[in-house]
Order: sequence, then C-alpha cells, then structure tokens
Amino acid sequence: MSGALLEVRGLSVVFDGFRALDGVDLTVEQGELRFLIGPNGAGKTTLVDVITGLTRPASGSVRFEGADLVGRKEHEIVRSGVGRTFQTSVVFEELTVVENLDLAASFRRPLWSLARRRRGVSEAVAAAMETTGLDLLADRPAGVLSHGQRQWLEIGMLIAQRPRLLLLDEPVAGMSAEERLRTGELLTEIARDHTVVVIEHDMDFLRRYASQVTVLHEGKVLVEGSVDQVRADPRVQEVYLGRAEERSTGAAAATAGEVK
Ligand SMILES: Nc1ncnc2c1ncn2[C@@H]1O[C@H](COP(=O)(O)OP(=O)(O)OP(=O)(O)O)[C@@H](O)[C@H]1O
Repeated sequence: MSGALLEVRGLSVVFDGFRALDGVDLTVEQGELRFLIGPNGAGKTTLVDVITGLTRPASGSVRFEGADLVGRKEHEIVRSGVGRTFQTSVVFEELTVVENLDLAASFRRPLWSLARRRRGVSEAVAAAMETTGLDLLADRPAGVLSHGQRQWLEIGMLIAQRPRLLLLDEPVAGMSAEERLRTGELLTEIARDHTVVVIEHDMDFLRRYASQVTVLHEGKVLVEGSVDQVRADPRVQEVYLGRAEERSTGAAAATAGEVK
C-alpha cells in the first residue's frame, strides 16, 4: 500500500512563550521507517507528544489516515492505531513478560473478557513474542529482564496493540552493542508490516538502519533526506558540530567535516 499515513502541517507548540515547535511539516508514507534526529531540545519528543495527544499545539494539524488527531484524547488516538514508547519504562515489574503483553493487547477487548481466565495466549500476544524473540522469557517477571530485553518487551507491548503507526523514543539508549544490533534487526522486521518513526541520537545506528531521516533543530525541520544526504548537509554538520565544539574544544573539533 502507498500514500501518506501521517501528515503534520504547520505545527507549532508554545510553552510559556517559548516556541518548542515552529511550523513543522512532516509527511510519513505508509510502510516507512523514518528516523527523527536533532540536538537536545530540538523538539523531537514534543512532536511525538502532539501526535499522541499528550500536548496541545498552538496551531497546525496532525492527520492520521486522513483524520485530524488534534484535540482528541490520548486513549482515542491509541485506539485509532497510533502507538508510542516513552523514554521511561512502562512495564509492570511483578508481571511476567506474557502477562505484560496480554495486558497491553487487552485494551481492545471488552472489560468482561478481561475478568475471564483465558486459555493460552492471543494471536496478537504470540506474534509480539515471536517478533521480539521474547518467547523463551515468556514466564519470567519483567523485573528480572536486562535493559535491552525490557526495551524489546515495550516494543512488543506496542505491537500487541496492533498499531498502524509506531513512534519509538530512543529505543537503543543505554543498550550494549549487541543489544543495539538486535534492536536494529527488530526495527527492520517491524517496519515490514508497520509504519515506524524512531527518535534516535546515535549516528552509528542511523548509518546502519535508517533510510529516510528528518532533522529537527530549534523547533523546525532543518533537512530531510537519506542518511547520506543528511550527513553531508553543511547545515546538519553545523548544528551537530557546533554543539560538539561547545562541549569540547579539542577532539570534537578535529572531526570537522563529518557528522559523527
Ligand atoms: N512541558 C514543557 N514545558 C516547558 N518547556 C518544555 C516542555 N516540554 C519541552 N519543553 C522544552 O521544549 C524544547 C523541546 O523539547 P523536546 O523534549 O521536545 O526536545 P527533544 O528534541 O526531544 O530533546 P532531547 O533529545 O533532549 O529529548 C526544549 O527546550 C524543552 O526544554
């Protein structure tokens, strides 16, 4: 299928007079794996917050499958097929992996069916376990999972809700090299039958797994394009290197000419 799944137009968000987003346009096509990058404070999380109904924009529209999401409640947006992860964990530590997934999947089920003890796991939960590779850990309490496994569980909990658009906020933050590799593979796999937007800072990760990248800076879209186009763009280099130079006078400046 082709066509725009998400269309953000002229989006502005103002916090106490400060413009966190300033006229952002973003189009994500059906089936895309889009990376959203930008320095700290660029407005990435704010954009996701507006799409998911957590923050009200001062102006602009967010169309998902043609319908405007602005003004809708968070749970209505989830039900309409938009799922997100947060930078902070939302798993229940005492519940097992499969129970967490089941709970996440249950939001579409009527209340009475939640009280009834069901045999086996639903198709959505089984599929989420298989995709994330968590089947072997199904009966472990979430509290004993490693950082990486916990992130995969959160992604699995999203998939179990069968969203058509997934918004992932820094999924590889704090992960080991091996966990990053596995997460990259997982995102690629998920993107085969979902539309995925990933906020990510890690350039190495982007080089490996990103195709289309949108760069935000000071609340505006600075550049959009392939990873190579974005990395080669002098405006992007300036934004990232400018920051690097502020932090370090020596080593970072020596990398001039390339976005790391
Ligand atoms: N609730 C809020 N009230 C006031 N200012 C806010 C609020 N949320 C975000 N901001 C400000 O808006 C700007 C954009 O923040 P946002 O978290 O969207 O940036 P980001 O690109 O996600 O950054 P990071 O990479 O650090 O997570 C920042 O200057 C931030 O301080």
